[in-house]
Amino acid sequence: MSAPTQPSEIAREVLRLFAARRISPTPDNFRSLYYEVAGTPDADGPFPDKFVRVLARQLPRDTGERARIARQLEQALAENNPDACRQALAEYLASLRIDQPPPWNELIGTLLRQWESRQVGWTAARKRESLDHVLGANDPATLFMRLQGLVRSWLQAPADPASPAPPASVQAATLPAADTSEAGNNARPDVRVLASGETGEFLAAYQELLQLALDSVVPPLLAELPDLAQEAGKFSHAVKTATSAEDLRAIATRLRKFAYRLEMVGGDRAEIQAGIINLLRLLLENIDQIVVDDSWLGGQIELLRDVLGKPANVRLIDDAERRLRDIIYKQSQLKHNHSEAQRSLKEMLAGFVDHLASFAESTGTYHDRIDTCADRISAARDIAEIGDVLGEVMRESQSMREQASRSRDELQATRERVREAEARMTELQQQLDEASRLMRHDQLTGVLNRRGLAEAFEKEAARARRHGGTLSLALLDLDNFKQLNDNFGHRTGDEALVHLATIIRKSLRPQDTLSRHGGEEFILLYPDTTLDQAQAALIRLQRELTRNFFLSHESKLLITFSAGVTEWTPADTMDTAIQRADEAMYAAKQAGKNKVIAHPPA
Ligand SMILES: Nc1nc2c(ncn2[C@@H]2O[C@H](COP(=O)(O)OP(=O)(O)OP(=O)(O)O)[C@@H](O)[C@H]2O)c(=O)[nH]1
Repeated sequence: MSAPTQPSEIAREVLRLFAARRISPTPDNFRSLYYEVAGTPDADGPFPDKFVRVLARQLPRDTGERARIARQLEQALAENNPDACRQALAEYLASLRIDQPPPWNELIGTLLRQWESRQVGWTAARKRESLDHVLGANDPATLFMRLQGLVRSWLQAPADPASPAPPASVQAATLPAADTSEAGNNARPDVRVLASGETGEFLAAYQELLQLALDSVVPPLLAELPDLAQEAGKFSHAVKTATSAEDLRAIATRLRKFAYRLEMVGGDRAEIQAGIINLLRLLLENIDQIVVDDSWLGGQIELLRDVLGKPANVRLIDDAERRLRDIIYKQSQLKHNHSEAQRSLKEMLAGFVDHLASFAESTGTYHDRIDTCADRISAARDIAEIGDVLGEVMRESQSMREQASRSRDELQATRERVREAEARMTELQQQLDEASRLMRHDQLTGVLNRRGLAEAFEKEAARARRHGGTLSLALLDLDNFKQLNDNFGHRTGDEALVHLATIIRKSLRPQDTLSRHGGEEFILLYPDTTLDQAQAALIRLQRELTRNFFLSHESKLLITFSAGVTEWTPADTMDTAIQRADEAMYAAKQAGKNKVIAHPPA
């Protein structure tokens, strides 16, 4: 008989062998029999979890990113999830990748060529001076970056027509000594232009350009440095009032020094920024110890660590700020709620205990007195004596009754206070719910909520408007989510939403934004992305989701989504763009689900 090839046939044969060989039906035995019957080698073998466990303990956690992945690995091991273990190990390996060294040979080649060429505005002395300054960088990465910037500015400067570059050997010999002096340094380009017959026109254009840079380009960069901004203003004024090339040359000398100061300030700022990010990281490393036990807060902190682990850019800083604000807000609300609840409980308990004590004391005294009376009655010799004792019993009972009724009133008042405390607690809970609503992040998935999306959209639309860039918006809706909820329960439905959000987040670029629009709908913003590119990104996302099954109670569930995508135009509000994406998403559902449909703006 030929070996079975269909999985169902193989499985049937495996079951038969279990019985025939009396082998215990463990997953490992099933696996090895399966490959034996199929006649193919077991490529993976059983998952070496013991080995991975030892490895996980020894993995260096020298960066926030690696510490995070090592935690993920431990979690996957604890959940006995080989797929997640493999993924965490792959991520860890990726984090060890050593960046390629920058292409120094190319850069030095271009630098030499450009050094020998002549560009308008770049005398040899000026080039040397700039190079000296750049060589002051104190680490190779900065040196590479600055050198690249310098060579780029030479490349971008127009070639000097009046002075074709001589061969290198000649040029080295003919570099005029005067060039190294300040006067020679500045004189060359202007003198040539003055002699060219187009002096007036060139000077006017040069002046205009310089002024434009000083009035429009420099001030926004110096918003926090009013002294330097003021100096730029003075330069602009000097350029405006300059009447000759001589005037401009004098300004150029001062302007060069000013440019160096700007460069130094830029370097300082970069250092300050790196310092602040390090401080934030340190804060986050320790914040776990002080926050109350709240899984949402834990998730937010984890995400924030993630954000700070990536190279800083303005969008990531925005995101970090939003998350930190939410953490602080919720933490303060929870703390307030806690201490209020504690105070009310303490008061109630103290009152109750006092009350019980005094009640017990008074009933104890009453019983003692009644006992004494009983003794006196049994010892009484005549009716008159009994009458006295009975009178005392009546008085004691009357006083006990009064005390009991007082106690009842006090108990009622205590109950009233408990009721008020309860109402206050409910009110606090509502305030906390309101606080959650006011936050920018969805409590279940940790991605932005509608409020967060509205803020992000405003910023992205403003950026696109400013730079004339593109911005695409997509609306995603999980397919057959009701069925998933009905078959596996609401909690599994929630876990599917978290899974989807996690996969999407992993596949996004740092500048993209993900938000939960409600229920099983998500909205994505793709800055600097055309409609076609966004559609392609969504299709890649669909594939990613097919590769990463959603695991629920040991079973792998395939979840899919339908999406509509559109491109924002300056005439759009967030709602009009969402409406277009929604229409396209609806069309995707109609077309059979698990599809992405684009809806270009009219
Ligand atoms: N578990 C869970 N379910 C939710 C949540 N929000 C909405 N739902 C459920 O999502 C389901 C959405 O159902 P439908 O709108 O009929 O959509 P669907 O079943 O995905 O069908 P199609 O969109 O046509 O593919 C409803 O059963 C809601 O109760 C949530 O936060 N968690």
